Amino acid sequence: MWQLHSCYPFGGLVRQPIYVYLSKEININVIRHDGSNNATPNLYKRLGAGYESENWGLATAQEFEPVPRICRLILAVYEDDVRNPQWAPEGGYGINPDWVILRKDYGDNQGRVTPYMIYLDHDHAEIILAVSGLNLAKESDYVVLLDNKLGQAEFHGGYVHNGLLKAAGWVFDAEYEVLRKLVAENPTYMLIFTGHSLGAGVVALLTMLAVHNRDKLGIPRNKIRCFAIASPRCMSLNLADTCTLEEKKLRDPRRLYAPGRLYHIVERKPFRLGRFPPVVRTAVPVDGRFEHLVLSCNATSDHAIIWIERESRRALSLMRDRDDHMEIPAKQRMERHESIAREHSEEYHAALQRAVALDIPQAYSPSSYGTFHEIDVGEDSGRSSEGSSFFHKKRTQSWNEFVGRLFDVDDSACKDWGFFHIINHGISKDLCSQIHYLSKYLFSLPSEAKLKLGPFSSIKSYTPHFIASPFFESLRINGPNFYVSAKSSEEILFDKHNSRFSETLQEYCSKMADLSEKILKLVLMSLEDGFDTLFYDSEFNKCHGYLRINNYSAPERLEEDQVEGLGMHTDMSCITILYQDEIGGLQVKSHEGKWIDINPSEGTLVVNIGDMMQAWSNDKLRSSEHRVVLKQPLNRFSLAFFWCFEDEKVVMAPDEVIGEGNKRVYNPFVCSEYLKFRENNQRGRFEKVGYTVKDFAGIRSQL
Ligand SMILES: O=C(O)CCC(=O)C(=O)O
Ligand SMILES: [Fe+2]
Repeated sequence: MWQLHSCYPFGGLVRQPIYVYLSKEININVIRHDGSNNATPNLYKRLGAGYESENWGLATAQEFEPVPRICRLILAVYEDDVRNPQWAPEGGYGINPDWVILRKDYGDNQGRVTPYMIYLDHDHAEIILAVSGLNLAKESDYVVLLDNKLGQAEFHGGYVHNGLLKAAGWVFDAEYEVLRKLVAENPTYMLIFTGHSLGAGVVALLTMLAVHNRDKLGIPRNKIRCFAIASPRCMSLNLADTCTLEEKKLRDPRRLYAPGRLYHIVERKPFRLGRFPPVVRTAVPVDGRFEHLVLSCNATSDHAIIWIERESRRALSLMRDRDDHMEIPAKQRMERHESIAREHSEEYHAALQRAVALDIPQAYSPSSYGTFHEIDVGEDSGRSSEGSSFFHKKRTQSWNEFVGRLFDVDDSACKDWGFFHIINHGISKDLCSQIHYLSKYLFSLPSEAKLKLGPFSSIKSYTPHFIASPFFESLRINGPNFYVSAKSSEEILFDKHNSRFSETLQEYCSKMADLSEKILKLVLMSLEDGFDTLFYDSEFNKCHGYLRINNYSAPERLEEDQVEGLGMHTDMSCITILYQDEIGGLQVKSHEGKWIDINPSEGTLVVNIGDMMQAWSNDKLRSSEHRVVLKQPLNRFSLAFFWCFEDEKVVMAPDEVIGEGNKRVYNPFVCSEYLKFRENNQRGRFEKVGYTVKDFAGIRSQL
């Protein structure tokens, strides 16, 4: 029932090891590694993560940069007066006392939660709420930590630690108004929740509360982040998405885990005396959901924040040295980042496979969050400025800066053509090839099998030949839970359970969803600086995606020199992201009515503007007519990911978008009404042209 832990004191104020009893469900994650500490071996085994990080990828300096400074901020919470510090680590806290907004101690918090501080970091454009760790001398802290039974507290479809949730709720209620004011005054700043030990558990749940109550804070989801340093297990797997899996217990959905991407600070050389240079290993969560939200930093030989601060600082400086050495040849640097991205993706895949293999209940919740390796690849690609006039002037905020580096887009592409290419998008060739391979098998099944998903079935995910064209068939995977959608088709199609299909599609679609959000913001920026911040959250935050896997069978005879594989149409989406294989055949119609080839190019995705953006932008963006022609007797394959408004969305161009002196050219309309209009018109069905958004809601066409 109880487990003896060896822990260093919390907050780093007492330097001798002491022992503390913790319940099984709320283990503080003290994950030892490399044999550098010989205490409590059973604990590590039981946690199932003791030696796991050996195979994890190396963290990059860029992603790990905030950890040491954030640790210092947590340490500062222990100071009664930061102007006269008593416990400052080497080099000080690195904070400006004038930027401390408030500090609440045990008295202020009535023992409901450990002391915390709100700090406005103008240097890093961050609003930070930092919660200190468990104080061994405070009974009230134990009350918080021990207040949990298996399955006691449910939260948004999962389970969380009851005492920590209550503590998080207390902080949220006490501070959301302060935070909202800070957010309103500093709209470009990130909102960061951080804490150590018990405080890490509190902030992990506080982050979830903040995300679910964004309206109270007035902040978009992607501006909220959490660093949970040495977090206790505080949420069930479907919420936590940890890779530290306790395999035997995975089947119990009530069991709690430490959330998010994990960083282990590892001392490299085992069984030696003295300290060795630390390295940081990292692992992505199973689902990727919390990757932008919760980081979990597990120190390996010691739980104390003072140790984590020091070792993370040392590790960061080593990483930077390593990067500097590698900086000279840009190619090598890129390769290194690519290999890190690959390692991360392999490890992500392995974690996903493990979760699926073990059939974890609810392990496949929708994922619209991104992954770090995509950021890594993009950020260091060096493609940011040259040749892209679009982004030169627009890098005002750090987020914009990051997305700006991801893509090579020209705004005239959106406005004049409605089509553009993106590179550097983080979708690996390997992932597309896997889907291609699995799809080949799927489409090679006999028609009777595929028609079990056809227009007359209950699921209706398969469009057979002769509906859009004699050569075209497709399978649709719906969001937001792509895994479930793919699985329901897969279960009908394949006799044997084949989770690889759904897994791979889930991975692709969640990456696509993430990419769509980023691209949409870029498209808004292309309309005008600041439109992304002004409109994304209010207008586009309920967008959802679906994937269509398109298979074009090879025409047997090419009577003319080409046949139409998919007729001329516009997409009904806001934007579409298209992967096409090497066969070619996609064409877009120019203003002059000429068909222009959009040739495939390896590593490139095609993005096109859909009808909804054309209407929403009052024709500033163009939803171009396009089609697919088959010029060779070869099979063709493509993946079209459509990012769409929610059905009930009223599509109406904002006045700022229309611009002074310009006329509104569309009547406001409800999204689902337009979809119905297209569905119900024979010529508009399956996205054939004829009845477009102009015919439906265009003001001029009604005159
Ligand atoms: O297959 C292609 O390249 C294009 C497909 C497309 O336009 C669509 O699915 O809407
Ligand atoms: Fe299309």
